[in-house]
Amino acid sequence: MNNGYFTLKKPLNERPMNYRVGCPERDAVMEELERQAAMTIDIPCIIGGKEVRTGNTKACVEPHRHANVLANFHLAGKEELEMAIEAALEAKKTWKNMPWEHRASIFLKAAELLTGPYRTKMAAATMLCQSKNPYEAEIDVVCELADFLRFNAYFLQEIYCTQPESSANVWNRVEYRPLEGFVAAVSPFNFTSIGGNLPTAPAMCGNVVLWKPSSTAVLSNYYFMQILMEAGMPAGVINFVPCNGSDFGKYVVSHRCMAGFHFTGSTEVFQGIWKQVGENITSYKSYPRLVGETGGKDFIFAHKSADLEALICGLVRGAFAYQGQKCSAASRAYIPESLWPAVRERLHEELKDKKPDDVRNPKAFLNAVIDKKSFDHIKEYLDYVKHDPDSEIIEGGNCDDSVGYFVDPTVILAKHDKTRTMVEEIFGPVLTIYVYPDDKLEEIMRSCDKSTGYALTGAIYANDRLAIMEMEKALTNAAGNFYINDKPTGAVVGQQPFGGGRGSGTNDKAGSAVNLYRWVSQRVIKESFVPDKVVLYPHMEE
Ligand SMILES: NC(=O)c1ccc[n+]([C@@H]2O[C@H](COP(=O)([O-])OP(=O)(O)OC[C@H]3O[C@@H](n4cnc5c(N)ncnc54)[C@H](O)[C@@H]3O)[C@@H](O)[C@H]2O)c1
Ligand SMILES: N[C@@H](CCC=O)C(=O)O
Repeated sequence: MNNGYFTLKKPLNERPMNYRVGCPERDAVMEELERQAAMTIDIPCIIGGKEVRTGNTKACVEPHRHANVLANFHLAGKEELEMAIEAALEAKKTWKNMPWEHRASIFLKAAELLTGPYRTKMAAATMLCQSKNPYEAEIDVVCELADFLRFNAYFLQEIYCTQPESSANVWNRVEYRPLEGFVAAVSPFNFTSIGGNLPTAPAMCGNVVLWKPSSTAVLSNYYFMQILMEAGMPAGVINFVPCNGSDFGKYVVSHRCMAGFHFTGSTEVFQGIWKQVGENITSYKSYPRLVGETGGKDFIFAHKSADLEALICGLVRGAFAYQGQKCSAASRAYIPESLWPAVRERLHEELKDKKPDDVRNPKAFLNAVIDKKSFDHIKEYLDYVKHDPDSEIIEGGNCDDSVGYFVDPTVILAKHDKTRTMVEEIFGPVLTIYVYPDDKLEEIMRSCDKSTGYALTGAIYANDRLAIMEMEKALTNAAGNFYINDKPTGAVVGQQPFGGGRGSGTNDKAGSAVNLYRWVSQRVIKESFVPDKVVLYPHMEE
């Protein structure tokens, strides 16, 4: 029984701690790193609120020290995935009827647990498991994840309040029902916040979820699942099922009750899922809502009027923060000839001492790439470029996986604007630069727009206002998140809703009402207070 109308205030973004020398959070996280690194925990699946162990395990290691096993996690198979679907559908019966303020309270409490008592634990787990420096971990698992939880609760309230007009004698209402069935959430390795957001956004709307975390982010994702349970999330609302992608495809995606698929990861995997859903389309109860944020080939485009230092900062942080493993990372840049000598020199100064290292070294700007598969993939590009007559490595180019999966920050100079590394997503610390004649701005912008199938993020650097105007227009469809005199990474929930178009995704803007609308199905209810009783139209009456 709901005896009141409850409102939430618009939240503020969680402020990151800075981990400067001497700050208590710095010492605390370093201590917590050692504590977690010394353990090897056992991670079960969590199905219907119960721990389920299959005995079919995989290891979770530190990417920068891959000999150290942080956890062994149990993989769900056919039986467990079917159990999870049943548990979810059972939980749905009470969850969908829980008043929204109670549902929201669970996620708001989780945000407080995350930013309060579990802040250090979550930051350390993300640092170790996904190889992030303290600042990158803080803005990910603490700030962005708490922002997702708090802002989504606020946006959901706004959605529920959005009601149609009613004329005299009529009351029109819109009910925002959860989808019929369950939602499948499949998350990537690179952001614990995305791992947390993919299942919680639909769950907050009254849906039940099967959450498949990435196998290289299971540790931090599992700790977040524990926070959700401590916050009071009822059993079966979110089921934590690490498993092989192919099993998830076979037993979950093709299930008749899959009502939605919330994905972040590569374009290739999302397109495979979309195909599978298409082939299966006649067997679903409803058309599954497909929401996917995927790959990118994000650009920085400098105009001759650009501020040199701002541009250098954008290039270095945009391309190399978190080893270039942000879907938003700058991986191609267009620099005018007139600026190139100065850019070349400053880039060298910035990069000459930036070597990737263990997360225990707080001075390391970069850490390791996520795993052997990713290391080999990046190395294959570096080997290719070394023999490509149209490319020249001007910074970095080396890598070493003997202790950790380390790749030096690498800058490639391309002789033309469509070399392989100018157009393909690499997902590592590799930036390719094409130097264009100043008077070919329009032509090169057309190429920037058309040369890849992606449209996720992009940044322009210019001080000339007319140039800014023209560049913004010419690149209208080249990015879903477009930055002027700022790096193309680092979107903040509530400030820059995130997502791209073309091959980069469905652009349903994570951390916004647009995304939440995908997880509700509207029922419009019209009630006539004094109903019509006359069949004939007025003009037909005598
Ligand atoms: N646009 C965005 O918001 C965004 C954010 C983060 C990452 N990304 C993209 O993600 C990619 C890197 O992340 P990743 O390596 O984790 O991506 P990935 O596509 O390899 O994996 C993503 C998830 O899909 C699962 N998966 C793999 N094959 C599957 C299958 N056949 N069926 C079902 N699930 C399957 C993985 O296990 C993982 O959980 C990059 O392309 C990056 O651009 C995009
Ligand atoms: N939202 C993040 C990117 C997420 C993808 O990896 C950013 O804006 O940098």
